[in-house]
Amino acid sequence: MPDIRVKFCGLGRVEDVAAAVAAGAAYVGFVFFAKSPRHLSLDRAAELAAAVPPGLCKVALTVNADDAALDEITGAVPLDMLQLHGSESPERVAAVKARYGLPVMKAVGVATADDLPALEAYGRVADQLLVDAKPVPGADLPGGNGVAFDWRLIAGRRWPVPWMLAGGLTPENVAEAIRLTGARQVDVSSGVERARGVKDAALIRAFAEAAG
Ligand SMILES: O=C(O)c1ccccc1N[C@@H]1O[C@H](COP(=O)(O)O)[C@@H](O)[C@H]1O
Repeated sequence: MPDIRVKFCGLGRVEDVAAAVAAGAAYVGFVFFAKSPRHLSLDRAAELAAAVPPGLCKVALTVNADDAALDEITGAVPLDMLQLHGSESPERVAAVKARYGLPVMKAVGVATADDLPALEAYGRVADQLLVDAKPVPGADLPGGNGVAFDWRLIAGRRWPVPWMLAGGLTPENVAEAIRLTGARQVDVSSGVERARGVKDAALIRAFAEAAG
């Protein structure tokens, strides 16, 4: 198991889960966002969750999901963490935590130094932070775009809760991203895909090796 904890997000097939597990993943992410090419039905997500061995953290990624949607997801799929990847307010983060009794990771998009105060605010209510690249205006997805931000913006920054680096990470750049930011956890989706939404076992393995 590498020192760096890796989350492989947007897994869609049982063989993707197996590849992530074999690579030493700490987290596996399932996407529940209809616009995403990685979106899962509840049945498929339950099937994938059943293939995850105990000890790995199964994360549900949602975007501005309401209680009805979260009730359905949490009722159908055994989960260990909720990742809120939309414009959920700090109050909404606190409400989701209280309602579902699961740890919540809040994604915050970063493009400039002006985006950093939001990390302080969410760090007071979320269990973890996901420091991701801010999508370009008009992007279809608020994440999962394979776009990186200027990692120097967060060099040496620390927050009161554990955090993960995300956005445009690949087997080629993840070691440099870790070196520059001091991240101890990293999250990847596009960078381990052979085509949009299709994971590649060799890339998953290469990413884990480069991160570790
Ligand atoms: O992966 C998606 O389809 C997705 C959809 C909506 C919000 C977030 C999404 N993915 C998350 O985005 C980041 C970065 O992804 P990438 O490595 O740049 O492709 C990662 O946290 C994914 O969990």
